[in-house]
Amino acid sequence: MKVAKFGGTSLADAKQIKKVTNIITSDPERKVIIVSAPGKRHDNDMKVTDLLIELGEKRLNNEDVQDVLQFIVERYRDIATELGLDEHIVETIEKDLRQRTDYDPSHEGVFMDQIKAAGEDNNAKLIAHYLTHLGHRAQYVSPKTARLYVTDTPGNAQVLPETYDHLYELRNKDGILIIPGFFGYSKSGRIVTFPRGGSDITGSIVAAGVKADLYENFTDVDSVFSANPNVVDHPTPIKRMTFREMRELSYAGFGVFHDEALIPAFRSNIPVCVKNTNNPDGSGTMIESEREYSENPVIGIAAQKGFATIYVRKYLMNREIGFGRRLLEIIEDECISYEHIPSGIDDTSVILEADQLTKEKEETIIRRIKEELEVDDAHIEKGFAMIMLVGEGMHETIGIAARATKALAKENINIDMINQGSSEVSLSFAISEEDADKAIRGLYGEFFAAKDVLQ
Ligand SMILES: Nc1ncnc2c1ncn2[C@@H]1O[C@H](COP(=O)(O)OP(=O)(O)O)[C@@H](O)[C@H]1O
Ligand SMILES: N[C@@H](CC(=O)OP(=O)(O)O)C(=O)O
Repeated sequence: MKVAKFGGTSLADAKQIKKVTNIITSDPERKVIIVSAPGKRHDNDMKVTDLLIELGEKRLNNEDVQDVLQFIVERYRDIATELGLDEHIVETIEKDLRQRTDYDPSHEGVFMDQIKAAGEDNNAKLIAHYLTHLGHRAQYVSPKTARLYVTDTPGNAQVLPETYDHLYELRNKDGILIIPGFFGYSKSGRIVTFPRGGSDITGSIVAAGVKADLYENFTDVDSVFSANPNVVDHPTPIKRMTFREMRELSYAGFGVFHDEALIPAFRSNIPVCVKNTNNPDGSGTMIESEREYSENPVIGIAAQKGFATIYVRKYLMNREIGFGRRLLEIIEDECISYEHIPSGIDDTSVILEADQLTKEKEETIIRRIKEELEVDDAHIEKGFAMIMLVGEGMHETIGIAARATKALAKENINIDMINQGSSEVSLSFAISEEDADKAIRGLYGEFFAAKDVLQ
């Protein structure tokens, strides 16, 4: 049995949905299907999830919601009409959206999760309806019925362990099962969404739960490439990669697959295949536990912008017992997570995602570090990008760091920090945000210029 997830680009309009249903019905093994909300039809378009966020925010600000609500209904109406479905399904969707808009807005996060989940939920109902309309045995399955239980943490759901046993029972259900991605239910019966892009996570959880033979992730590119195709022209396609490599690369900026989506499949040892809805016969990229890596120590280069560092300097910091703990406690008190902590003898930098910082949080953190830790200097710098080189073979290959720094120097790029993960499957650099694309192209030229397909 296969679990197949179709992303927003694969479901953006009726034409795409027809391709998707052809893919589903062309293989009887594709029994459990996870769908996203309709995504962008072209570069200047908006994803339904973004429209829903606009709707929710308007309601929270007591602004008129009718226009945006109607706009969303029209997106579904266009799809339904072109698929030859009757008005009834559109009325059902409109009623659902109105009910969600009327939901108690007193808890912002809980309210927004109700709204955001509408994109996937209604799309799943529509697609199940279309498959039935075509004469196939198919049914919509709510994450509530499937008992896909998650933590009660709005916008940041984590799956609860008992969910996997519940999902196994899906195997007994009849026909093709269409499950909305991106959200689960808390034990108290509330909708809770995963982070953005989280339908990939649903797919992986469901694949692990039903013990699928394969988790297929359908998107709009032929494969995962060794660098972002929007930055490098025709980057090398990756045929095979490991879970660890994909997790590191997704975390570091490969938008094609959510970094949190690897773990459920990895733990259950279910291979993942990234494929193109527009070219389903292509081989795509296989993600598995192991790969042969002797020829290609580096498999990919990713970049992520939007980092800040909290820089702290104190003479004899290295001798002060508990300094690191107290520093991190101050950051924890502001509910901020960090990514890396490169350190010297008398100084340390805490690297974190800048969008977690508000002006008040910044002031509190710096004031407390100065007062409580009696440091010589503490300040925050923003505008960093993290560049990551990833590859299973890197730990066995001498000279990767030297080649990377030389390539960056050739592009005249200043390196603010170097970090080699202890797993040695990755090597990362902090550089200025405006140099990120140049750095990717420089590193790509160094490590991939002569290669065709990576496996
Ligand atoms: N290294 C990469 N390999 C492939 N695609 C990438 C990479 N980095 C970024 N992307 C982008 O990811 C996009 C697919 O992800 P996404 O838009 O989330 O798709 P979906 O709507 O199917 O969930 C591609 O169109 C591509 O522009
Ligand atoms: N629709 C949600 C969840 C998701 O995974 O979407 P997509 O498959 O289009 O990345 C989002 O936009 O975040």
